[in-house]
Amino acid sequence: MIQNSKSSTLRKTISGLYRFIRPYKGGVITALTASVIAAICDLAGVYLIKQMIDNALASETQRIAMIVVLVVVMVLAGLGANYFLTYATGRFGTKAVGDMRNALAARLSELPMSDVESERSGDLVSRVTNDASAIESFISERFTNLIYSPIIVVSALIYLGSLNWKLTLVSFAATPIMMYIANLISKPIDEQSSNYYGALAEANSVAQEAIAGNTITKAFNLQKPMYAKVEGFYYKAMRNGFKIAKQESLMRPSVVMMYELPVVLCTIYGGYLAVSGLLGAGVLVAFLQMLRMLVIQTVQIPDLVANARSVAGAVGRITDMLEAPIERTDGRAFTPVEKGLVLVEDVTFGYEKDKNIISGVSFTLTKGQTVALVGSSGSGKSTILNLLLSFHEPQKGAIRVHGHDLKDWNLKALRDQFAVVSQDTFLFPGTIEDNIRLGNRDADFNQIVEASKIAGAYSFIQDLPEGFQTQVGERGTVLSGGQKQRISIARAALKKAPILLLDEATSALDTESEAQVQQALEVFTKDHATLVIAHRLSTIKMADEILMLDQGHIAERGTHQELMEQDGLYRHYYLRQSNENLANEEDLEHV
Ligand SMILES: Nc1ncnc2c1ncn2[C@@H]1O[C@H](COP(=O)(O)OP(=O)(O)OP(=O)(O)O)[C@@H](O)[C@H]1O
Repeated sequence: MIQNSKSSTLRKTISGLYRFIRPYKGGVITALTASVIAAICDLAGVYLIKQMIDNALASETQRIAMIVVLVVVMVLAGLGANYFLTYATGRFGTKAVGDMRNALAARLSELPMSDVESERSGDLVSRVTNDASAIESFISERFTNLIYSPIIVVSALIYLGSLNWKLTLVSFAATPIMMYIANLISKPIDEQSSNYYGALAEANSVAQEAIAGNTITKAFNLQKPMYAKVEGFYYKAMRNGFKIAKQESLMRPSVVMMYELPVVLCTIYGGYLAVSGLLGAGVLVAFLQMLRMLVIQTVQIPDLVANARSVAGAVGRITDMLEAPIERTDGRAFTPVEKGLVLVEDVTFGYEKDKNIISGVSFTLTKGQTVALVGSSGSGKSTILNLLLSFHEPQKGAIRVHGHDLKDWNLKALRDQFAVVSQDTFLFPGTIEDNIRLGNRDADFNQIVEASKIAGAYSFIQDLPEGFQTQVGERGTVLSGGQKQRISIARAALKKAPILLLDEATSALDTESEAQVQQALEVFTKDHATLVIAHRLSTIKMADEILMLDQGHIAERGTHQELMEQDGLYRHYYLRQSNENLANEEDLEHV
């Protein structure tokens, strides 16, 4: 189970960040050193201005020349330090967050299926994208503040106090007013921005669904209501956006006032002291300059704290995912056997406690034999396949592959024993050749061609202008459902695993292509132990054993012939399908 921290402790945040920053110590040290140099240069600049004014008033021309040189040196050193600081934080931030994203993606592929199924995919993706981006911007934009700001604040306070403690106290008089105004203004903005992002996220997800369901939207003429729904959410987001803009326009003069108030107070009181001869011009100018530097750093603190809080949340969510338990990696790879490749012994399973989806199921898969699972939708056919692949563990009974309990198998070695063609014919971005090669990454091109012939895919691939090099996947050539299915079958054929799992493998094919693929599969399944799920019963008539499932238990079992001789569920099911097909054919004849 993946935790979902709303907040994170300081320790967890620091250790979560440290883990990824540690390899880039050089970059961190460069950034920290550059921060210190930049702070020293800025502080020295103010001190030198005071020296310059004092010496100018005393007509010390030679010393002034030396100070000018020092000012130039400080400006150049400050520029250099800022260059290294920006470069180093940008570089190690990008690298550390890149590593973080890779680690998250790797972890995602290692999580148990039950965890992935129970999470919202949007939430998992958001940890890899939004949370990681928030950390990346914090490192590149805020890392400086961690060392630069404290140096400036502490040094400025000491320097201001040493210049004139009374004037320093006057500047502090503005602090409570500043804090009060900051709090007053930022509160509604915090609330409105969380409303704004919430509404925007809702609007985006509705828009995403509308794009994904474009065909249905058009076919049902739902454009208007769909568009109205999307528009409604965007209007809601926009209204919150307006409120933020209004609040920000109020905030701007207040922020300027926050910056200026201490300076204005000190200018008035400092001017009075200077006119009274109690304060030198150099001291007054240096004081006001240093005060401005101090204020710039302190007004950033609330923002920095808010930013650090949200980054701590992001680090927490990422750490939760990185620390979520992964699928077990123990167990052994056993030697394949010829007979009884798979034994399912009295297996009972439910996704939730006390709600069995599969009850007391037993069967055997042997090389060269095909077992078919038949049953109405939701009767548990795919669940049995998932149990064989050890995506879930049975609560009762046992499953043995090559004579060994799945619990004793290493999961990777176990899954190497299976070639799967699932209901969802998913093609990855890349060429057709790449997609077939996923079955066996060491295969040469001839083997890929061979596999495509077994799957009945060779001729349509040859007809494509770029043949096996055709790009497929989301942005590639659009293939038909049947073509995609044949590529999935070719991928499974290339794997040459001893056990074949076909989950509605020919469901997307028309009758003619289905017959072709069926013929190919018959040759292909001869060397395999095959478990097939089919809705179209015509495709499994030749199976060695048919298991008729009813609400998770085997209601009937036998060959097609045997089951047809009983007046049971299968016969009923078969005749209903045949009658439907017949009715469809008659309808076609009347057209
Ligand atoms: N990950 C899951 N978590 C909880 N329940 C699930 C999960 N997967 C499937 N189920 C439930 O288990 C039952 C059996 O589902 P399964 O997919 O095995 O049926 P099926 O016979 O393959 O159906 P179909 O022919 O429609 O594909 C259904 O009630 C389904 O809602």
